[in-house]
Amino acid sequence: MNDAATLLPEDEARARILALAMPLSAEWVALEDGLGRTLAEDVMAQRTLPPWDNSAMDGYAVRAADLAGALPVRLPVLETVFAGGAPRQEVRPGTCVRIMTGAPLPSGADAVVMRERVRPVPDGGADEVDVLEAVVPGQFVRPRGEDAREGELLLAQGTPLGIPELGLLWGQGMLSAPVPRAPRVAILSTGDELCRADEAPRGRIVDTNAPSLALAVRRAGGLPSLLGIAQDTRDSVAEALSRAHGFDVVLTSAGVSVGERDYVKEVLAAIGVEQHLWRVAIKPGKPLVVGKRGSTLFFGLPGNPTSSLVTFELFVRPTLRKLLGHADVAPARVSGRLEGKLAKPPGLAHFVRVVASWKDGALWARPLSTQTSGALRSAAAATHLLHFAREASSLSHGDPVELLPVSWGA
Ligand SMILES: Nc1nc2c(c(=O)[nH]1)N[C@H]1C(S)=C(S)[C@@H](COP(=O)(O)OP(=O)(O)OC[C@H]3O[C@@H](n4cnc5c(N)ncnc54)[C@H](O)[C@@H]3O)O[C@H]1N2
Ligand code: MOO
Repeated sequence: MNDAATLLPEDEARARILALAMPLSAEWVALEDGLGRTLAEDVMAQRTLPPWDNSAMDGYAVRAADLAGALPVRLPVLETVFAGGAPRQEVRPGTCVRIMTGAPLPSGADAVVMRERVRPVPDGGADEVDVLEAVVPGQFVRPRGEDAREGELLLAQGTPLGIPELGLLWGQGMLSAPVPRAPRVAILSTGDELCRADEAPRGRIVDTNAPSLALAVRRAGGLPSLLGIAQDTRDSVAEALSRAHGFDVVLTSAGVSVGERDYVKEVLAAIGVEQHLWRVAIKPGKPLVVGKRGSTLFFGLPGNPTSSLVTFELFVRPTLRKLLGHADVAPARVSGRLEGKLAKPPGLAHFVRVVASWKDGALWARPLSTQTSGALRSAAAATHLLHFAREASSLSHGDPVELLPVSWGA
């Protein structure tokens, strides 16, 4: 590829695109809808949690110092405290309290002995136990304020809301949280050869990119809207894009290469979109074009179905995640080893569709037999994209490789 030297490297292209995107304005969402969002503001704790020191085990609340000498130590049991109950007695030296997991620790006690480390004293009538094991102060005690302290920072702005984070917010009695709103994403297909899946083809092929990209957008946390199919004329593409108002991101597919009816770049320029990049040193996905008008980002994705999915993974998904307030947005990469051999000319980084599975202590990546960009079959079944570096030309069996998990799978 003689023009390869002028193409942008993949990481530089992503850095350039991400520099154009800032987290969107905040909205409040119910916590049950907050999974995968990020906090738009710091959240301070209103409640201390747990509210009191409490037991981490079913057992006996003791004074650790009582067990420092010869074992076993016989202790009278003053009472039993259950989770949801309250201790009435203080654990004085030489006594203990039977306690259940989650019950408040009685005053005087500083540790808990598991009930398995205690032997009941037979008969005698009195409630007594022989403690078989010493404990250190604090053992099996869950300290007050371990999860949250009133008036202190609970979760910082930008924190991604996973299930435990949402649990911490619910624990405060919160029902909703401020998060950057979800990006609105318009999707336009271009091409005279395209029809909708519910139309008679009459010599055309079905537009699979638009519904596929809509699913990818939704999975990435965006709100997709389909703008339909534009014909391969300047007017048709311009008319369709004129309907793309009020969106944070506009995705088009096809018409970005050097074909005689590839009008997308030209129309984007004509409607005032400033072009920030065109063509990246990758395969699939080389003809990607990215621009911005006002606060709206435009991605002209290549038409080949797999190229549009790969460019979505490498560039669009990270952008949507940044708009959603995530800091860590670059595609994840894990280490693996190549099963088989690969060769290519230097110049473009190849993202090879592979099936990776764990074997003998490593993630082994087996390239799929079809690697064309025009066929969706080449993306089906792939678990990862293997990054075959730009300047490399061969990889041998067992070579260490960098693998990007794909987010398009089942
Ligand atoms: N002379 C050159 N030709 C091409 C180059 C090049 O550098 N020099 N690059 C090739 C690469 S790489 C790609 S990728 C394609 C991308 O071209 P476009 O983005 O302009 O896309 P089209 O040519 O219009 O379509 C490509 C292919 O994809 C099918 N397609 C398009 N839209 C859809 C859709 N919505 N759903 C399903 N399939 C779709 C279309 O029918 C074509 O088969 O250009 C190479 N050419
Ligand atoms: O780069 Mo194109 O996206 O190979 O098919």
